[in-house]
Amino acid sequence: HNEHTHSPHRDQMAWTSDFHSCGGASQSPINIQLSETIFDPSLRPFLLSGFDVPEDEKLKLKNNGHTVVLDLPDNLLIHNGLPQEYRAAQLHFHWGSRGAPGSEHSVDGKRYSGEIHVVHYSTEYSTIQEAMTQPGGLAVLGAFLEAGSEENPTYEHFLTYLPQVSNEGQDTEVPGFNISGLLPGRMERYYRYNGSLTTPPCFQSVNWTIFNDTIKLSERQISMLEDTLHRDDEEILQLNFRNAQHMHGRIILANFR
Ligand SMILES: NS(=O)(=O)c1c(F)c(F)c(SCCc2ccc(C(=O)O)cc2)c(F)c1NC1CCCCCCC1
Ligand SMILES: [Zn+2]
Repeated sequence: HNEHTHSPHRDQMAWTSDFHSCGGASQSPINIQLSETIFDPSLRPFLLSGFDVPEDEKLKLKNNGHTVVLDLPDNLLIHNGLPQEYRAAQLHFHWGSRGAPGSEHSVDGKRYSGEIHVVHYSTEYSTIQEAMTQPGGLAVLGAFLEAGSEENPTYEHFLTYLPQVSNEGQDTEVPGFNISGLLPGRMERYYRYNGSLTTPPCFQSVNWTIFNDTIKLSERQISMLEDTLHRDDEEILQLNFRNAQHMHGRIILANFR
């Protein structure tokens, strides 16, 4: 084995395994205890730009063995709801199994069926690798998925491609669509707290936003997410959420009463 061989995967593993913050005091996810939230009217609604991706632009959808990730173009920006401008990098999901909910965050102990995370990094950095090691370097928009009576047409845009990425390491291309349609209809009301990535290296660099309004999918669409993806060992990929972490004195803001 030529010792000069550069193995990005090896470096990636070294980078994530040698140093992590998973035992820190600002970890995510958390249980949002409503009685403990503090009203902060200065938290303004978000301004999204570039989220309506034209369908001739192809987005990579990948099963990485932990979740399903949709890579995003580099022109999706958010500001206003955040102290600075952030650029979207990717979105992914956390879900449960048939009959067991799988959101990462919970509200007064209630876990929802699933949760979407749209991961952004501050535009003061040129890469997410650089931003994720800095306080406030990342901003993740989180929203809960729950079963409703209607099909969600925007979710259909990528759920129909899940069978093409049913095994770990598989990826496929999805025609662009309006990414903001994957978030709740109303985005004015949200919770805000400082936390971390919910997977190693668990860097404590995430400005978290959890929307009050939920996203409604049909039972069939929730089941698509729960029953389609597998890991390398042929095990079904389900219940991919981290447990709620201690607050260690952190406060949760809410921009509504
Ligand atoms: N909730 S979260 O945002 O912390 C999160 C998770 F909980 C996640 F579980 C994940 S996936 C696990 C990390 C991973 C593994 C393999 C590969 C690959 O082979 O391409 C990529 C990533 C995952 F990707 C993310 N988000 C990533 C965190 C990993 C490093 C920074 C990249 C963007 C955000
Ligand atoms: Zn996540």
